[in-house]
Amino acid sequence: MDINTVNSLSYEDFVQVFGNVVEKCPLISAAVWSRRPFTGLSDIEANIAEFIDSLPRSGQEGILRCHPDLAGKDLQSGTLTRESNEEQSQAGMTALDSVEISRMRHLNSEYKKRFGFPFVICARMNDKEAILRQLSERLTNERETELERAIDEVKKICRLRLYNLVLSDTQNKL
Ligand SMILES: NC(=O)N[C@H]1NC(=O)NC1=O
Repeated sequence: MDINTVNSLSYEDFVQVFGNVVEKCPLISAAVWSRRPFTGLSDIEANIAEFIDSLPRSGQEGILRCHPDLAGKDLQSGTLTRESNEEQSQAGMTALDSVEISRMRHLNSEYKKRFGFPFVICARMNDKEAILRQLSERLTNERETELERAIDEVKKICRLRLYNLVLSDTQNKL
């Protein structure tokens, strides 16, 4: 899909294609559509980042709360979004042994208790050891630092999803 095709999409089609680049937050792509014409993929990415940065803290926390836990209930019950399922599988979340699963569950729950939102990390840029290590390290952060860190991870996930979509749609032809 080239950028001219993207720029010619109706908002319905744009949201259909890009609605999950930020997990379960189609409102973001719906808002960013009005910033067309985009000069390229990195321009879409920059507009999404700018929109996220312009939100109040409560909105940024809301974005984080739309993310499923890593190796959590949704993975177990098969109710993850397609993107999240691929990312979690790629990071080895489907291949944890029982000790690793309990450690992940325990740390996820401690993290949520401390911050009031789930631990978010760009799974495709990490493996299971790195995820567990960062989860326990980030648990000790101050709330403000951690919110910023988690939002940075959302932007990394978004970037990879955008690139993935545009590359795979070259074959699918919109
Ligand atoms: N909680 C969390 O980090 N979830 C995710 N990370 C990622 O790359 N995909 C996800 O679903």
